[in-house]
Amino acid sequence: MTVAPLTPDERAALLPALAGWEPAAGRDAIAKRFVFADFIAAFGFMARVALAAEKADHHPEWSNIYNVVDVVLTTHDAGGISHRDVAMARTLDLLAATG
Ligand SMILES: C[C@H](O)[C@H](O)[C@H]1CNC2=NC(N)=NC(=O)C2=N1
Repeated sequence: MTVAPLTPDERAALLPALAGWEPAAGRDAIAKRFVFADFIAAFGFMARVALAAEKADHHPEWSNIYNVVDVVLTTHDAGGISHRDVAMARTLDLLAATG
């Protein structure tokens, strides 16, 4: 499904409001490092995100080392950051906070 990338105005309004999310190096994407108490907390977060991602049909790129989960969000179908990434970033922040 084709999704529109964010306009410059939308970027300026939406992206700075995403706490801890930064531009990913070398590509049009946003990235955040989530740090948990231990592996099982990190993996629990990933399990909750997996369910939300499947429901939204929007999937993170991520890696996990013990208690750290590095996430990159972009929309391949848009060729860059879209509203779907902003929505998913908010969902991830919520799921990381609620445990
Ligand atoms: C075919 C499938 O629906 C698409 O590839 C969806 C699935 N998940 C996706 N996830 C992400 N992050 N970007 C996409 O463009 C995307 N597109």
